[in-house]
Amino acid sequence: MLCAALPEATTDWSKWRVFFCDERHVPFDNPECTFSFYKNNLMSKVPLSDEHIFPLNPNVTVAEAADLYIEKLRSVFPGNSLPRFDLLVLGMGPDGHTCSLFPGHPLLNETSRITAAISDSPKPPPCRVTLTYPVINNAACAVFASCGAAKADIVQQVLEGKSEEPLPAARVKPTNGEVIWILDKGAAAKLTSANQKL
Ligand SMILES: O=C(O)[C@H](O)[C@@H](O)[C@H](O)[C@H](O)COP(=O)(O)O
Repeated sequence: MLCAALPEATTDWSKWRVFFCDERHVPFDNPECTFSFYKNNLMSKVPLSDEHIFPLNPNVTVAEAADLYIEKLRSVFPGNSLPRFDLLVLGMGPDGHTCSLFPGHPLLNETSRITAAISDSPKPPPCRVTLTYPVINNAACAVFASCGAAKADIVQQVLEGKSEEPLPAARVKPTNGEVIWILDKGAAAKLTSANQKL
């Protein structure tokens, strides 16, 4: 979707800096590599230079890759304060995960790091690096896009559920920003009629 829409955008691409909210710790030639997907499908269509997109280093351990990703973030967001992204483009899995933050995983409570490694992701591949909630919830805007009836139950739980243990996607609540959900009819089908009109 992004690869089709972004080339049509009227924007000053020299101002863009693109990071990955999460990335799989796999070689660049692995089809699961998100960076390579965007390199092949977007960067050929827009004037986004290599210096403005920040891949994960797949040639070190996943823990080292998470540390090196902090350095990359700090090259754009210097100092010690939390990075503040203008925009996070997020997906949500059928279990309510977002980024590589999975239900019940200890990383949901990570507050001391701005990136974290995970090596036991319930969704393969197991090794990934993810932004953590302090950064996610410091963004100016987080946009979720979910499509299809298969997402209807989890969308309803995340947006209308009252659980004391909110699902990972429900914990995305920027303290000084907004969350926008883009849903098709299928994904929105189980929301109350009031929310369907939003
Ligand atoms: O963790 C991964 O490996 C997935 O990429 C995942 O995070 C994805 O974003 C969601 O499962 C939603 O994906 P869809 O919106 O395409 O269902």
